[in-house]
Amino acid sequence: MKFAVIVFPGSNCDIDCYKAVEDTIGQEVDYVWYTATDLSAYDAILVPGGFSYGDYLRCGAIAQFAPVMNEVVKAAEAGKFILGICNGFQILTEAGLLPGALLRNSGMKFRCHQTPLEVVNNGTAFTNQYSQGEIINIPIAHGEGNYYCDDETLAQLEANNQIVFRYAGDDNNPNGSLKNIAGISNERGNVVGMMPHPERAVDQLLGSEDGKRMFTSILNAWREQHGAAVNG
Ligand SMILES: NC(=O)CC[C@H](N)C(=O)O
Repeated sequence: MKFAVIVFPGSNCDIDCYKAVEDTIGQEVDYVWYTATDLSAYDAILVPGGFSYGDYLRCGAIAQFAPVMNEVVKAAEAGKFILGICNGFQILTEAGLLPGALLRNSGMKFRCHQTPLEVVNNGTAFTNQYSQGEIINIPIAHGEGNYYCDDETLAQLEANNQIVFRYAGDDNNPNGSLKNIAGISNERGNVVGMMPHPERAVDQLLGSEDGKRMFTSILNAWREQHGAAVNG
């Protein structure tokens, strides 16, 4: 299986994503510059966090026009696995690949700490190695993570089981997100965006290894799709 990690001007979690793929599942992975015009060689695309174009206007607002985004849209339409983490989630919503928007954190502060998350849907290609309802610890680091969508969109997300993660625990909503939403999928389930950073939780030295199973989930889903043995 082959992964692309997209690099925008200002990405700063690209190396973490690359290392997470290498260390957790040992699959092929390339950095792909934002000017790229062909992603056909890749099975999964990681849109990493950090900043893009200085996050001017809004986080992700300029990055959605980068040449590579046409290819990310094509890959999504082809059913490939696409994971947007933090700034990557913001870019995927700006590009229309995921519904809703990420607003400034309700407290108007950049929040950077571990947070418990509930796995709300373990039926996706990104979460199949977790139990339904499992609570995992993953760090956040963002200033614009306050998920918002209108009532109609929220009803669709709930009806189609598109809410993948919520901030868990009493009074734990670090950014004011609607219904504590921390991650969602598209209707088809092959595109997921999340504000927390699983790539920063792949070793106990980092404080948690609960993010590892996102990467093993993707490999597992790909192997199932391709009829190969799982858990290898
Ligand atoms: N870690 C990140 O990707 C941060 C995203 C964005 N720069 C924000 O502050 O919200």
